[in-house]
Amino acid sequence: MSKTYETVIGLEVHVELATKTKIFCGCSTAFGGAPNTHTCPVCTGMPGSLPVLNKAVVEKAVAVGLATNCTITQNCKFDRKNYFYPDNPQNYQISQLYYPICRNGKVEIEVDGNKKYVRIHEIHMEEDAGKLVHDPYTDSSLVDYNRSGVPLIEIVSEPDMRSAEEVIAYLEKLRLIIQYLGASDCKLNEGSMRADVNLSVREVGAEKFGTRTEMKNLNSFKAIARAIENEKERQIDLIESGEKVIQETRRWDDTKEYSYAMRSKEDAQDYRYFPDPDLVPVMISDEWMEEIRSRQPELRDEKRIRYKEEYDIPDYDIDILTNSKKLADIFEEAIALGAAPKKVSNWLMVETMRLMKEASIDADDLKFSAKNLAAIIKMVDDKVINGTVAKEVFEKVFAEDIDPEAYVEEHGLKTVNDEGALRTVILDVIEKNPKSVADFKGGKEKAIGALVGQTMKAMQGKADPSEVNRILREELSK
Ligand SMILES: Nc1ncnc2c1ncn2[C@@H]1O[C@H](COP(=O)(O)OP(=O)(O)OP(=O)(O)O)[C@@H](O)[C@H]1O
Ligand SMILES: [Mg+2]
Ligand SMILES: [Mg+2]
Repeated sequence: MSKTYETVIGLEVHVELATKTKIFCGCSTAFGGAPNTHTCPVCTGMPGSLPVLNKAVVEKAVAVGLATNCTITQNCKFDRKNYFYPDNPQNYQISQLYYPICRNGKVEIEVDGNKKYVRIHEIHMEEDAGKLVHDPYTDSSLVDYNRSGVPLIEIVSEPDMRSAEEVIAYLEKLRLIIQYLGASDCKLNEGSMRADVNLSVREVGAEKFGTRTEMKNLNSFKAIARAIENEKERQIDLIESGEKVIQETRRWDDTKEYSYAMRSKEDAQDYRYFPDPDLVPVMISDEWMEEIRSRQPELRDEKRIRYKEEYDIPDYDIDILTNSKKLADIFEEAIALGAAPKKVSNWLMVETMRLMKEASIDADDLKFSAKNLAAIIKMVDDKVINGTVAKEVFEKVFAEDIDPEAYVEEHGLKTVNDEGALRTVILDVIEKNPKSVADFKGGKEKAIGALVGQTMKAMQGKADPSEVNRILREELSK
């Protein structure tokens, strides 16, 4: 009889914190500068240089810890993790082993209606390494230290997840919490959020965990799901054929859909961790912690409850709107500018989603301002433009965030509100379309649609369709 296996997964999630400067020096954290331009003696590990801790890093780490129900280590320290690699100019990484800043947290996830907690073992602060660029043409490797010293937090979960769905739900949860806090933009594809998947399998019912492997280079949720499936199968095959799973770090190749062994796993001892003598302990007073706590913004779960109470919109819409901080911000800002919640929600749920799909961009990458969306809604409310013109103008706002009022003015898109002029056009349409007129008069209610269409066309779209309808009926009943 074949055995059944359970997958056990724990994640190490690295998140780049959105601070202006690096963790231990004043260099910029901006992405994409010319190689080695955001560097100084500290982040290039020059002998004699001394690190100074960036306060904003501590505040952001504490904020994430509080939002994930962690206990904050009010007296925490930094340690050196020693290893040699060209992307690490000091030959050690400043990290936290003994006293990480946050411990014992948990977040709730939901998969197919089932809720459960994923416990967080710890969150620690550390510095990022530089970036190696391998050039196959010259067979050389170059190193860019711009990323060296960019602040990271590493969020280490307990091995509480049992499927790819739970892993993705957990990552989504973290992403939303951290984005709402403004602590990072958490983009897997740009590396501001990186998840290492630790996975083992065991027979269902077994008490002990199996040997884990750690997978790296997972740049999308899809890659994570594929890598988990693949690694689970690989480990089960090994066990079934009487072999052993080796504790090692593996690199996932998403195009080949295969992972290969990078190195056998080091133990903490191999890194010869020791307290960093260049940095003083970080003391987080009760007052400082309360100050950070009082600045915590409304998070997604709270937002969902409030939207439900305050706005008359479906749960489905609330889920989508709050699934991106960006979208929720636009929604709330447009309402604050006077637009009706239901109308704002409609524009976001229908037109915005359609255009996002067309341009294949995420909500986080939206460029238009709430102000310009609110202005379009107001113009429709005031009957300055009709719904069709509004959609056309919105496409421009979506793409370039143009000023819709100026655009409407410039392109002469205002609805003609001169009833006399409209009636003249309508009479002309009636005269030129005897068949539709006869159909309508003969009881074919639908025939009026053709006449409205003809009138709108003659007005170059710049009429209020409900007005056209009203006047048409009036004239046809004469
Ligand atoms: N048997 C197991 N099966 C699956 N996951 C496990 C198992 N044992 C531990 N884990 C998970 O592996 C991860 C270990 O991360 P941790 O940062 O503590 O150590 P590491 O990977 O050895 O260190 P490093 O930060 O140097 O990569 C945790 O998320 C933990 O939940
Ligand atoms: Mg690890
Ligand atoms: Mg780790």
